[in-house]
Amino acid sequence: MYGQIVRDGLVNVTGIEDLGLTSPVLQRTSDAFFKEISPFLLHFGMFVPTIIGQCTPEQQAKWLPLAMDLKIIGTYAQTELGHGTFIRGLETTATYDASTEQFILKTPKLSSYKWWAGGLGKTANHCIVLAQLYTKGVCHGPHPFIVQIRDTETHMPLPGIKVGEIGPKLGFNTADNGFLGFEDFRIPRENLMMKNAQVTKDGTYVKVARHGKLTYGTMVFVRVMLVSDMAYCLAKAVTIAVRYSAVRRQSQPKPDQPEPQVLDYLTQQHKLFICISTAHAMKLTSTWLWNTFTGVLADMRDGNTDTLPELHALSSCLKAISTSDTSALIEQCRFACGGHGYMYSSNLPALYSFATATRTYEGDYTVLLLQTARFLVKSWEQMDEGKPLTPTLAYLEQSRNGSQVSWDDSPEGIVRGFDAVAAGRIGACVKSIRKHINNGMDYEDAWQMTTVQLVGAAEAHCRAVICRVYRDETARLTAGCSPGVKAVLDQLSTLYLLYWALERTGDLLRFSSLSERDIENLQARYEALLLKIRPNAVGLVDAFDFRDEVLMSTLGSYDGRVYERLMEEALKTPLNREPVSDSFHKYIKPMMQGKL
Ligand SMILES: CCCCCCCCCCCCCC(=O)SCCNC(=O)CCNC(=O)[C@H](O)C(C)(C)COP(=O)(O)OP(=O)(O)OC[C@H]1O[C@@H](n2cnc3c(N)ncnc32)[C@H](O)[C@@H]1OP(=O)(O)O
Ligand SMILES: Cc1cc2nc3c(=O)[nH]c(=O)nc-3n(C[C@H](O)[C@H](O)[C@H](O)COP(=O)(O)OP(=O)(O)OC[C@H]3O[C@@H](n4cnc5c(N)ncnc54)[C@H](O)[C@@H]3O)c2cc1C
Repeated sequence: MYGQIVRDGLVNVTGIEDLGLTSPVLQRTSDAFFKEISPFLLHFGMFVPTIIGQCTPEQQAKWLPLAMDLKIIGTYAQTELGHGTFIRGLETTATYDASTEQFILKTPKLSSYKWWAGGLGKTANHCIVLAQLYTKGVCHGPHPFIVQIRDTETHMPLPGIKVGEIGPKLGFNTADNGFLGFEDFRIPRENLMMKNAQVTKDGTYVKVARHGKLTYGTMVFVRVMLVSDMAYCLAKAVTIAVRYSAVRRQSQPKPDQPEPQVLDYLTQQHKLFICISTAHAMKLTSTWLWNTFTGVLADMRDGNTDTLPELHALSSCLKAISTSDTSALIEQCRFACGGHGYMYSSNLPALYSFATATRTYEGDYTVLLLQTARFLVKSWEQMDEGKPLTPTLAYLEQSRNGSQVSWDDSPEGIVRGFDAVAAGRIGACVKSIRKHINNGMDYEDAWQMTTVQLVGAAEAHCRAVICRVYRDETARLTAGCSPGVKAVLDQLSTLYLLYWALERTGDLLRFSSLSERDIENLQARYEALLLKIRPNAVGLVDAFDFRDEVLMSTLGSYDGRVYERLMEEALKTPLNREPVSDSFHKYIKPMMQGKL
């Protein structure tokens, strides 16, 4: 299995390298090679971006050509057995020895071992290691080091290196995630990635970056990329589920009628059409986030880090919500396909196992939403002091006078309703924190006692951002479309708003003038819209334009020959090579004869 996946990975990488294809094509063609994950994912996904983001130009000149030409194969080893979220608590140390101008790497305890890095087990010969930097007896916190861990000729681990694979997981079982321990392992001073901080030959620590969190820059980049990845992953899953639902006929609602396509059931449309809308919503939001990200990078190149906090807050909540929504909706696609959705050959299990992992890696869901909440509460307090709000928080102003937003069920009105919910929930958090402090708690405890509400407020803020961006971008992009295309895409964006308004009626009743009658109207409009979308459902997923080789699904192939493909795959199963398994003769027959 590992050998096969490495072969496929190299064919994929070198083939595309030669063709000089860009990342969207890389993404689509990569999926034609693996159902799960390539052991080289971290090389291009984090090792190369970290060299670009954390190295000086001189260091880049040395390491980037080696990495891009695959002369070295890298990964990103930050998480340890004992710490993943709390980076400041990482235990691996890098202590500077001025007499030899080297750093000595140590993993002092078992819990200090690096754990999880993709490709680390058997594939990578280099890695980025996050370690607590000590020089002249002072700890300067976690810093990135580039470390060779295996001999590039023999691939043997270097002396002082303990490395291996961490074993089977829910998914990602071709990602070759590994563990790594250091026993007084020495690396040259120059292997500290010195864009944001340096150590001189005599061991003097020099802080370069104006912002203390630029070491975390690669994670922000990956979080931004993951939002787009999730749109792509969900689009594949709903293509499979909608195509299968168009082929599958089941039950007989009317005695004198043939079994209908399951796609004709309103409940099936309720399960699946939100998946089509969400794939579009996340794709448009990811493009908007990418443009925000590149804008902040440009500001930072000019020495201005003022927009970094908002980018961190946005990338955190959008990564959390996009991965959580995608995991839930891919599982919903699996449910919609009945038993055949549980077949590995449907590809829905692999898509689910990939998506659910993203909810955890690159920053756990809860932890990232609390990071966003920290920014929201700070913004509220700045608003109270009369300071200006950042663009994505302009809606907070409407909550200043405390008046309840009047409900209006137009698309723009629903977007304003979500703004009111976010403003109301942030305000409720601030009130809760202040109440606990007035009752004698210190700020940290008051914050902790409010964290359940804070996670909810961050989710509400993120939902409001997605709704607004999805609606605005749809309006902008369909301005030049034919009326037919515009109508269908407007239906999808309206469906997203109605779906989430119905999911959040409690909040809308609390923070707007929404009434029982309004809810009935929302429900009726939602159901009518499902029926309107039905005729275009297959066309909408065909428009995602996945080739069968990329979908790799017995249920989602373009020709709809589902039963033939399921049987073809079944007959390939090793157990079907012989009519009678040798276990019969070894175990079952003796058991039947009472000889066991
Ligand atoms: C081709 C490309 C493909 C791409 C796909 C590739 C897929 C690859 C597959 C991936 C496989 C998986 C690979 C992997 O999984 S790699 C490992 C991923 N690990 C994580 O994501 C760890 C998550 N933990 C953290 O990020 C930090 O520990 C957090 C943030 C939780 C706390 O941290 P810390 O305790 O140090 O900070 P603080 O909470 O005291 O806050 C202090 C201040 O700092 C600000 N702050 C915090 N963080 C940031 C930031 N990032 N930018 C800017 N600012 C930031 C913060 O707002 C606050 O500001 P203020 O409120 O004081 O003003
Ligand atoms: C498939 C996969 C691939 C990965 N690849 C890599 C890789 O290549 N490189 C790498 O370095 N890492 C990698 N990781 C590790 C990943 O980054 C961590 O698992 C992730 O950051 C979560 O940290 P943790 O596992 O320590 O969980 P923890 O942070 O221990 O989370 C456990 C629980 O504690 C809660 N919690 C933690 N802190 C707080 C808090 N402050 N407030 C409230 N609740 C809290 C969490 O919400 C969660 O419910 C990978 C993980 C997976 C699953």
